[in-house]
Amino acid sequence: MEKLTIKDVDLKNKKVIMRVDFNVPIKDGVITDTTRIVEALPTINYAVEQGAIVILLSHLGRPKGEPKPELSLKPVAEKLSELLGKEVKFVPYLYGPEVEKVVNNAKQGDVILLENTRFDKGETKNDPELAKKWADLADLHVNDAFGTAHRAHASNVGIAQYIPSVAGFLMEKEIKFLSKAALNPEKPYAVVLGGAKVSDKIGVITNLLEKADKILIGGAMMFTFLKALGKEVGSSLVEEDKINLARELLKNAEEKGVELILPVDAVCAQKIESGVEKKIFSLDDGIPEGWMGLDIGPESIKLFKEKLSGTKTIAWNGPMGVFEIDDFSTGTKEIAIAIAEETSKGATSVIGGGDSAAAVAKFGMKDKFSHVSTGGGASLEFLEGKELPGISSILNKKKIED
Ligand SMILES: Nc1ncnc2c1ncn2[C@@H]1O[C@H](COP(=O)(O)OP(=O)(O)O)[C@@H](O)[C@H]1O
Ligand SMILES: O=C(OP(=O)(O)O)[C@H](O)COP(=O)(O)O
Ligand SMILES: [Mg+2]
Repeated sequence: MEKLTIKDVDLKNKKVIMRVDFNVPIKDGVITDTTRIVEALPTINYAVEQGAIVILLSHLGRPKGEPKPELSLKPVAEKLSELLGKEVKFVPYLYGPEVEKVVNNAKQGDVILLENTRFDKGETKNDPELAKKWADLADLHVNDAFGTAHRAHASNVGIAQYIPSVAGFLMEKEIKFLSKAALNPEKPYAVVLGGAKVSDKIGVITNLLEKADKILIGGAMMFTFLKALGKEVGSSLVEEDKINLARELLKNAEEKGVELILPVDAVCAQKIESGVEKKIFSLDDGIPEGWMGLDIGPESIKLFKEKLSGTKTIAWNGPMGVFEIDDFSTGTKEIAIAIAEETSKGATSVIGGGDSAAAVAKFGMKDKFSHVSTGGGASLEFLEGKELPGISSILNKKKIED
């Protein structure tokens, strides 16, 4: 890899500010999937063993620059402490005297976690003053937050203006695998998209139309496309300002001979709750008012399985439905099974995303794919061929020789 990594630097007695992506799913204060924490352990452990003082930074959810108690990283500090088998000092601030006191009193091998970086408005604006406050705490920046690499924020990108930034082991592993997958995807190449971050992710399709042979769309993403085709979608999640883009993408796909495959039926309910009445509606006929699509239906599962059969590369981001509730998890599970089957027949598969990774972990299928990436938006943009700001900001190997 052309990037400098934590292995290339001396850590003994150094203060290291490490950006990780601990944006884990939390329900009622309980972490429901620890994948992103577990994946960061090798880098944290290595820094500890080398005698560094480790100051961890992460965002959690989208608090929009305001402190929100339900998005505090405190439960993450507790879980991390348990997984590391050592104390993690949680400081409920981002900078200031409390933080300085803890950092100045820390000893070699101590691990500190600061509060949610997005509690400060400067984080997502990549505010240089905020970045400098963090940089001033440390000698070195370690970037292990691959899941955040598509964002140019103060804690991953801004900070690298002031102190050297090197990659952690997770960042290195993700770049190595995805570079291989992105450079030369064996064909037929299918991309499966779903999830809830529609306006964030619909844009990747433009570039993927140049690379993929098939794009299958489920999750909340499907309803913006169905709306673009003039279908009734009831109260399903639709991004109104992306309907025109969806229409354009459908047209472009046809012109380029790329198959853009939409579900034909959906499992619907009137509330996003376990145990409520469910109905399956044909999407050609439409979803009635008051009902929302929360999973792809049985005919869609059959269709998607047919389309995935015989493909040689599969990239998947975004659950097919609200998999967190068992009533709406069948679509996601069946697509996971289909991709696992193609993988066992020799296809290369990449499953990406905090929630998609949580889904395959929930199904006990983590080891059935070529690679499970901790980044959803990040892995998609990488595979799309974009340069990610959170990777560009890491020093290149040759820089240190200059
Ligand atoms: N039809 C749907 N309506 C509402 N939410 C959905 C639907 N399908 C999937 N989701 C939600 O999408 C979320 C994950 O989206 P996203 O963050 O984009 O995926 P990832 O983390 O894998 O990149 C899940 O919490 C899931 O419940
Ligand atoms: O969870 C994340 O991305 P993902 O849902 O695409 O996997 C990352 O932590 C980025 O979060 P953001 O999309 O709020 O910037
Ligand atoms: Mg997510």
